[in-house]
Amino acid sequence: MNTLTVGAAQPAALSWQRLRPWLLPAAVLLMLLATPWLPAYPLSLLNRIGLAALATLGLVLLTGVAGMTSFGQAAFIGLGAYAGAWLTVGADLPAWLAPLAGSPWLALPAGLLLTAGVAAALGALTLRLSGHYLPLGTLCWALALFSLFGTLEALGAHTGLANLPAPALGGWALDRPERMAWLIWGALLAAGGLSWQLLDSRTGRALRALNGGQAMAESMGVPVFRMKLAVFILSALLAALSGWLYAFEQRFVSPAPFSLGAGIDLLFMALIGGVGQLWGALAGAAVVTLARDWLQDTLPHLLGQTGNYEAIVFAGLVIVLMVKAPHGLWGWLRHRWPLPARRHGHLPAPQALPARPLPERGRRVLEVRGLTRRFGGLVANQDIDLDLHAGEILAVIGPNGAGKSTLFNQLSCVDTPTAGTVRFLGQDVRGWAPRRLAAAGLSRTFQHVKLLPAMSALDNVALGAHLRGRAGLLRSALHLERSEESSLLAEARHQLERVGLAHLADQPAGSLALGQQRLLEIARALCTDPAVLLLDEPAAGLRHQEKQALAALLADLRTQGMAVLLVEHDMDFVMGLADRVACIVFGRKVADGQPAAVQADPQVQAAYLGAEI
Ligand SMILES: Nc1ncnc2c1ncn2[C@@H]1O[C@H](COP(=O)(O)OP(=O)(O)OP(=O)(O)O)[C@@H](O)[C@H]1O
Repeated sequence: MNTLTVGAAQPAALSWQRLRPWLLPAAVLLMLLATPWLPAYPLSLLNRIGLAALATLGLVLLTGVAGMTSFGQAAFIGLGAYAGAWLTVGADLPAWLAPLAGSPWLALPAGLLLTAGVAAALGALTLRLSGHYLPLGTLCWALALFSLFGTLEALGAHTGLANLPAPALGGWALDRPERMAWLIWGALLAAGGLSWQLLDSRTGRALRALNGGQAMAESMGVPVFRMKLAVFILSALLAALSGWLYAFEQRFVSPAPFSLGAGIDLLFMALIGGVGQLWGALAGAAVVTLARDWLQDTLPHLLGQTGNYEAIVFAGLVIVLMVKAPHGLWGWLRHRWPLPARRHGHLPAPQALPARPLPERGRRVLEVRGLTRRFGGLVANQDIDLDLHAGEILAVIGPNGAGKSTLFNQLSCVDTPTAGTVRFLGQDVRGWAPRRLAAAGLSRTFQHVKLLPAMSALDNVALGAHLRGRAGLLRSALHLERSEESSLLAEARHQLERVGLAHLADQPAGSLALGQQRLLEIARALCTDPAVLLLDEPAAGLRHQEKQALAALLADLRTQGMAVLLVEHDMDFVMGLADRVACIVFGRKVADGQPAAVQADPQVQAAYLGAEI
């Protein structure tokens, strides 16, 4: 089949790229083959690490990738463990659950379903919280679930549930730790592999975008709340799977391992491993489990007395690590020994994405009437009228604090006007979500660049094509959307070429100069296939040649019939490019017309007092 390698690489790098995904499975396989010869204690440590890594993987997706801190991961482990145990050995199962009784395997999907339901309910309640309130919210329900485990008589209250049967695979009873190790580490590898594939997809980019600010994600078409809920449920499911495995490895459950303290431990594991990295889940789980164990053994000998000294030393180590390696161990290792950038590998040949027909030249695409925005007593925009037509470049100028960004936010539905109307292609957009506007054909950039610094330039731009793809979470995780992905990435590469950054496609966006980052945002906005482009200070930070190239690009877009509205302070850039200029002073529009006429306007001159325009 005709294939495309996105991010074409040197042959040597390519072979490393191909080899890389198989390194961990190969190491795990070797380790599992050695388990029959491992003594009981190291074996139990191995299983504990695998179980913790599985739950931490969920936390890495939730906290590191999507930017939501949760203290409740251990409670979800408990939910999976108790659901499995109760359905298998619970005394008073209701009649409708009786068909599931006694089978660990039937208890697994039932437990996952229950966890998904509970996570959906808790997520719907807590995920609308922002800032510190979200972690505090997770703390509340973590405590509530923990209390529930220790209170319900049906769950054995503080004594727990014992005598769980060993699950069997065919005739092979998983009744020994070395056999459970296959199940635990197999589940971890499968979950890690699927998560890896998920992040390398349209849905993965959208998940990462949650960490880049709600306004940016929504403006690129990402349904923020739905994505937050999806990753929250996914994270809870990984914890519940870990809980089910734990219950049937121990053949016993009691509340203690699912306490708030255990939830904090899991957060430490994610932080120590490297919260933004999938590998960090395993690194963190291994380091924390082994370090705690070693300290517990060693400190009493060193100090000559028993006590919880390991908790004190451990806390100190965590603090030192956070100061010295804020990106965790995995981040630290990658900094010391950088690996080639992760690429998308082989993809089918791309199909061109369908393009939106642009409105006929001269048609009014934006109609603003009486737009007013008050912040308490401050009037940031007052009674502004403005029109923008297809095939036109309109520049909005004005001194600092004049109200340009406020206007911009009203036009892109990031903010709602106090009074007045904004019509886009004839439709009143009041109350629209930014992503609805993006789907209708209006895209924007931001005054303060909003990129995902650790993600490659290509992936940042491809985020703009989110609404042009359809693959959901499951298809993305299974990589059943490769031809769509190939088309999205080809479109992103085309837009990168358009803004002159194709050679930086594989570089992390954060490593680019500010001017290049602005161009990257323009490429991302173009990837949405807009009819109207709103650019907030696009020339700021650009060098002379870059400005010239940007002006040529915008002129080209105008020729194609796109409408461009830009807010800009660089008057040479504006006067040489715009068809029309509107000037805002103290929230009011004081001039609107041909650049030369606006430049000569006495009110405009007065507003810029002394400044040459
Ligand atoms: N969310 C807000 N709450 C309160 N006041 C705000 C808010 N956003 C903007 N303002 C105020 O509204 C006024 C206009 O701000 P705005 O950022 O729109 O100006 P601007 O023309 O874009 O300025 P600059 O060129 O410096 O970016 C300022 O006085 C600002 O302090």
